[in-house]
Amino acid sequence: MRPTPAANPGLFVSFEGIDGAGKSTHIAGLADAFKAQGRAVTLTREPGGTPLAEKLRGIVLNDAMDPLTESLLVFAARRDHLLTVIEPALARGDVVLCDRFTDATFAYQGGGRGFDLAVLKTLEQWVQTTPALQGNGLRQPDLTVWFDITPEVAAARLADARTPDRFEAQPVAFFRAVVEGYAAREKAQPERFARLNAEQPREAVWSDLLAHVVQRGWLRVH
Ligand SMILES: Nc1ncnc2c1ncn2[C@@H]1O[C@H](COP(=O)(O)OP(=O)(O)OP(=O)(O)O)[C@@H](O)[C@H]1O
Ligand SMILES: Cc1cn([C@H]2C[C@H](O)[C@@H](COP(=O)(O)O)O2)c(=O)[nH]c1=O
Repeated sequence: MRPTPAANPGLFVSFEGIDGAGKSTHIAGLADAFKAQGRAVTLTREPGGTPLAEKLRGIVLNDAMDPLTESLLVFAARRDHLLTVIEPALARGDVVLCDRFTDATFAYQGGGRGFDLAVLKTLEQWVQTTPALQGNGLRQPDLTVWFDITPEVAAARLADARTPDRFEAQPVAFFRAVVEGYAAREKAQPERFARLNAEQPREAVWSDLLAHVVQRGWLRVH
């Protein structure tokens, strides 16, 4: 028997930006806004989101490794996450809010680490081609919200906040290259990106974020 089609088409929104940009501050609020309008929400993150991917996250964030190993691990985590959490949620008609996705790999491994973008593109093709997308389509977010901020401002926000992991401990030059990596992804796929000025006060960032979602007809204004 065929599964009953979901009442709403699923929506896939990813949140990107360097460490300390303010993503986590707003994701839960957006989840509440969708739920208040009757949508089921799957809130998740990368690397992570499944028991296997969370184990890989612990390794990637803490153990020294070369950039190819790092890239393979984040894509392995992504494959498990995509097949067991994201695709089923989209098939149910959920709004999937994902704290980071593949743009982070292009920004951190490609930009920050200087790893080969052609290899990342091949891995992206392998990992994001899923049976749910008949044909050769790649699963990509419907919207990617990029919290754009300078490394200096982000670092000031994170100062003394927690023990830094392998990425948070990187110097400002690394994060400049990560920002360049995000900018290149936005330039290549502008229709998918909403770039926010994340240096504004929280309320202004929130209202810009809401405006992007409302403008697409995904949330109603009251
Ligand atoms: N607009 C803002 N202005 C000032 N401080 C902010 C703003 N948004 C968030 N912060 C603060 O900055 C810090 C980092 O925010 P948050 O944890 O949301 O960032 P993040 O992008 O999720 O970081 P990470 O990717 O490292 O987890 C927090 O202490 C948060 O309270
Ligand atoms: C998905 C992804 C993440 N990273 C890095 C970016 C961050 O420094 C950490 C995740 O920490 P957060 O507090 O949850 O933001 O992982 C990466 O290097 N490559 C990736 O693909």
